[in-house]
Amino acid sequence: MIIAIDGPAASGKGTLARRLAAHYRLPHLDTGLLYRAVGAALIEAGLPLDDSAAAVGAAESIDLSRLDAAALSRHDVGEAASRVAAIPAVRAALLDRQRSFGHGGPGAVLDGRDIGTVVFPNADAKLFVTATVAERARRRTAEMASRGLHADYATILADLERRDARDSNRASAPLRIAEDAILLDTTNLDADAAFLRALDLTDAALRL
Ligand SMILES: Nc1ncnc2c1ncn2[C@@H]1O[C@H](COP(=O)(O)OP(=O)(O)O)[C@@H](O)[C@H]1O
Ligand SMILES: Nc1ccn([C@@H]2O[C@H](COP(=O)(O)OP(=O)(O)O)[C@@H](O)[C@H]2O)c(=O)n1
Repeated sequence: MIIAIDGPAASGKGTLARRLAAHYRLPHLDTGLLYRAVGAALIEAGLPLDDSAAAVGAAESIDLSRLDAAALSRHDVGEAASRVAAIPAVRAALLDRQRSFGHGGPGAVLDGRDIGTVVFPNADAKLFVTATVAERARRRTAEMASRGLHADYATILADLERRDARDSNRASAPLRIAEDAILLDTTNLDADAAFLRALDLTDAALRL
């Protein structure tokens, strides 16, 4: 059983994917971490983010079991991830890894930008999670502040808008809603209400 959760930055897709995975007792993969790991590797090596050969090398050497979500959550790493994610060869290098994760065992919940459109076009349930960019920027600002990180709302809003535009306009696997995905706008839903709504929608899609 594959559940695909896509959506723009800071829409709450990771939070929902984690909770749905716990509910259905499935493993969860935050595919954004793969692109973040590639971006972080290039930053660490002091390489330009358009160095395709280095980015593909970093993608091929990712160890899924050793992804450090906390370290990769840095704001500049999100920006770097979006840059390397526009390189088709990087996406190709990560595709099989994501598919293997989903195909092993009982299935999986995966969240990202192209899970329902490219990685698992035949997923059993597909959600596309959104919220207004103002609300998403509010959430990301609060998240960073709660971790004691510097967080300026206006900067984060501008960064999210730029990243969404890049992710939506790239040629390779752009961010878009799959034809058969269910849209879930969480602007006016708190995390618990969003989860209950998502559960109803996925139960219905899975005919549970
Ligand atoms: N429905 C919601 N209402 C308010 N805050 C939320 C909601 N869903 C998630 N959050 C919070 O917003 C931030 C971004 O959520 P996250 O799941 O990391 O988004 P994404 O995976 O889409 O980037 C986190 O701090 C999370 O706790
Ligand atoms: N399936 C995916 C997941 C992420 N990404 C890229 O990776 C970046 C970081 O993704 P993320 O999900 O960690 O970002 P947030 O929504 O958590 O801010 C995105 O801006 C995309 O450019 C992608 O292209 N395809």
